[in-house]
Amino acid sequence: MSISKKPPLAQMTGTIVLAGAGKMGGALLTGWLAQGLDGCNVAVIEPHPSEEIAALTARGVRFNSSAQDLGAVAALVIAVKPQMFRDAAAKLKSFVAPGTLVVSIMAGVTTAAISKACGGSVVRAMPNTPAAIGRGITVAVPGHHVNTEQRATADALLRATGAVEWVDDESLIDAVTAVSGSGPAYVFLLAEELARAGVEAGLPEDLATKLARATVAGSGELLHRSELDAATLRKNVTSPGGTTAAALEVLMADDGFQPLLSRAVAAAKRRSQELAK
Ligand SMILES: NC(=O)C1=CN([C@@H]2O[C@H](COP(=O)(O)OP(=O)(O)OC[C@H]3O[C@@H](n4cnc5c(N)ncnc54)[C@H](O)[C@@H]3O)[C@@H](O)[C@H]2O)C=CC1
Ligand SMILES: O=C(O)[C@@H]1CCC=N1
Repeated sequence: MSISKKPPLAQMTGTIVLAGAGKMGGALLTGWLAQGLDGCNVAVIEPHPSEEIAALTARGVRFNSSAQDLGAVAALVIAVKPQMFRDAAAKLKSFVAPGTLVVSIMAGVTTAAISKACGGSVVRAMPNTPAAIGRGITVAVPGHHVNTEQRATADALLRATGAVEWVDDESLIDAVTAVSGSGPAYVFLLAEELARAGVEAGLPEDLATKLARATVAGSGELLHRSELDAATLRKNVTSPGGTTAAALEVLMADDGFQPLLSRAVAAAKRRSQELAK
């Protein structure tokens, strides 16, 4: 058997239909093209494309085609807001034949609901915004009737924006959404609040903002590159009886960061479960 060196997306035949090319759909599309997917193999359904996305017509990407205009559909990728899905589904199901792969990144919309509204073999996935720089992490779960080949196609589409983990239990996706899907917002809030606290501590605003941004970004990069776990990296900053220990005593108090983050993650998980109703 000959082994092709081409990445899987560069070998893909059939059209990938992307519904919704906003922040996340746009990140996926950019990742696919960077991984060698031919723009002629992509059809975008998007009522309000950004200038950057609309400019991809130059790479062969088609916009707002009807199902009749397209040849065989290899996959439908749904990246509209969950609240938009009901309206969008009427059109989207025209792209789906029995056995067509459907990949959804919508928060809180179950494989069963997607399958009922659009048909097809559904993979549900939860990416996050670092996808925009190829550093996302996505957790995916196959719904019923997803075969090995479809799972491999979904994996290649999602992996274009970073790492992919697969789970078999769909109920885990609500907690995944609360941890990694929404997680970047918690980290950005940390950068905002660290800057604000720096100003309160007497720093000029522009310096505090620069320090907070560089600290969050540098620490994230250190965590990414290091073989040490987060707790060890934290301990490496903390000299006994020093300044960090004084701060951590506040952050790790019984009413500190830990119960607050537990409550935040629980609230996000609950909201994901509510969106499914
Ligand atoms: N933003 C995030 O951090 C993450 C978002 N998600 C999920 O990704 C999905 C998209 O979220 P964002 O990209 O943040 O939203 P967004 O608002 O940036 O993008 C949604 C896009 O869908 C388009 N749209 C609206 N109605 C449509 C229709 N009928 N057909 C086709 N396109 C239509 C809108 O014009 C918009 O460009 C949501 O379901 C969200 O739950 C998942 C993981 C992370
Ligand atoms: O806030 C949301 O609902 C979406 C899902 C995860 C991140 N953003």
